[in-house]
Amino acid sequence: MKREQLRVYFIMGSTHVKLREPLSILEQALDAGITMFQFREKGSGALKGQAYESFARECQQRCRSYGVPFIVNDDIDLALKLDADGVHVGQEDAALPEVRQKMGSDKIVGVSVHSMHELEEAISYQADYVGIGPIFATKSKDDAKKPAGTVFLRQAAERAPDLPIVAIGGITEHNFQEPLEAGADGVAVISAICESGDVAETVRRFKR
Ligand SMILES: Cc1ncc(COP(=O)(O)OP(=O)(O)O)c(N)n1
Ligand SMILES: Cc1ncsc1CCOP(=O)(O)O
Ligand SMILES: [Mg+2]
Repeated sequence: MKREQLRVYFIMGSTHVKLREPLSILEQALDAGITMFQFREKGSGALKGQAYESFARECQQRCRSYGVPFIVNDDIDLALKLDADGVHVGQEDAALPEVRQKMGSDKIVGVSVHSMHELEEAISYQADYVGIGPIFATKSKDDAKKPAGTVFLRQAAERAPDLPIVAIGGITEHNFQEPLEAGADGVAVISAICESGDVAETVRRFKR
């Protein structure tokens, strides 16, 4: 993958958008230029079974028509079934060597890292990119760790200048410069886009 693809990485599931139509939000975000999309359908009220898979396919179709990579959060079986462009896994989700072996070398494998040890592991198991956060406080993940700021992000960018890095957690159009200045290639965002009154304009601001 190219590191530019992490520039504006939109993450969404039906639970993040409450009463709003998620596919319409995704279409507006794609049209405004998001560079990567992650399907993250989890938490209370998340779709299950056939509805879960159908919703994922609808999102994937839209991403395909814009040539934007479609990444599945956590669910490697779904990623394989849909022939998704990749998966994103956290430290507790699955062992990286197994994820890489199941996905194959051509697919994108992203992993969340919070320490130098986890970063070294991600490098040695050939993660395509790492997600670092939460940088700021977030309300989109119930079990999120404490906001960490940009200290570790900066150290990670110095240690692994060739590894694409995306910053996540509480990132808005007002604070995204800080993680970019610390060395992130882009920002991963849920609520700032899902809850925006003008999705297209918010995405454009992230792109500027
Ligand atoms: C790009 C990106 N970075 C980090 C995460 C968080 O992954 P994880 O820690 O596994 O938490 P969940 O999202 O699965 O709740 C992410 N999803 N994407
Ligand atoms: C999935 C995830 N992982 C760390 S913070 C977070 C939630 C990011 O959502 P928001 O952009 O709304 O803070
Ligand atoms: Mg996870």
